[in-house]
Amino acid sequence: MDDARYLSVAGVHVNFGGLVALSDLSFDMRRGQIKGLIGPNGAGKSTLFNVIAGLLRPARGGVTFRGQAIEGLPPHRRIGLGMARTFQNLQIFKDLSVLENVMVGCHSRFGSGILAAVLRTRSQRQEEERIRAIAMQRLEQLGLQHKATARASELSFGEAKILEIARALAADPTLLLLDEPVAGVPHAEVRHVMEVIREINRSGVGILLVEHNMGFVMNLCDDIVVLNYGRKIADGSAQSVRHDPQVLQAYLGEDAGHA
Ligand SMILES: Nc1ncnc2c1ncn2[C@@H]1O[C@H](COP(=O)(O)OP(=O)(O)OP(=O)(O)O)[C@@H](O)[C@H]1O
Repeated sequence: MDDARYLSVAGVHVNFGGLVALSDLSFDMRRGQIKGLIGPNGAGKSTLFNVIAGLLRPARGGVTFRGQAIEGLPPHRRIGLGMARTFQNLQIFKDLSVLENVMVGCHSRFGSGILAAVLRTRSQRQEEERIRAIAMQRLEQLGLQHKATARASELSFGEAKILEIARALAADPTLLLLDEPVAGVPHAEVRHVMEVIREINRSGVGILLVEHNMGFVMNLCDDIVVLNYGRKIADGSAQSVRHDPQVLQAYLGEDAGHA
C-alpha cells in the first residue's frame, strides 16, 4: 500500500439536478496526517465528506482507501476498513451515560448475533465487559473518564463534541473524519478540543476534518485542501494556503458578498 495515498480521491464529480457540487475533484492524503478541508459556504465540503464516508455516490470518479476502491461500499463496511466519522450536528444519546455512548461506537467492531442478545449468553456478557473496558480506555485517552457515569446531557458542549469523537474512536479507526469538530464550541474550549485531536493523531490515527474556524484549521492541520464552487483551488501547508491569491479571493469575495 502507498502511504502517500492512504486516502485518494480521484476525479470525483457530483451534481444535484443542474447544480454541480463537485467538479473533477482530486486530492491525496498521507497516512497519519491531519488534513483540513475548507472553503466558503456551499463550496462542496459536506458533499465531499459524504462521498468519502459513503453516504453519497459520485456520478464519476473514485475514492480509494488503503489501496482499495471504496466507492459503492456502504458506511459500515468503511468502518470495517478503519474509517470512522463524526457529524456536523451532535449525534449523542443524551439520556445514556457518557460511557454507554462510547460503548455504542464499539458495537460496530463486535457483534454476537441477535439470538445471543436475547439469551444474553456467557459469551455475550464477556463481550460486553470487553466493550466496556475499551470504551473506558477511550474516555481515559481523551480525558473524559471522570465523567464516565454522568449523563451525556450533563456535559458542556465542548465535552459533548469530544464524546462524539471518543465514540467514533471506539471503532478503532486508522482514519477519523471530523465534520466541524468545533462548530458551536465556546472559544474557551476550542484549544482543549484541538489538544484532544492532536493526542489522537499522535497515537497514529489520521484525521481529515471540515471546519469553518480558520485559526483552528491553520494551527492544527499539516495540510489543507481549499474548495470553491466544487473545485479544488489550493492544496498544501497552512503557510502556502494562507497566502494563495485564489484562496484570498474566494474568501474576500464571500465577505464582500455578505457586506
Ligand atoms: N442534497 C442536496 N440537494 C441539492 N443541492 C445540494 C444538496 N446538498 C448540497 N447541495 C448544494 O451543493 C453545493 C455544495 O454544498 P455543500 O453542503 O457540500 O457545501 P459546504 O461547503 O459543505 O457548505 P457549508 O459550509 O455551508 O456547509 C451547494 O450549492 C448546496 O446548496
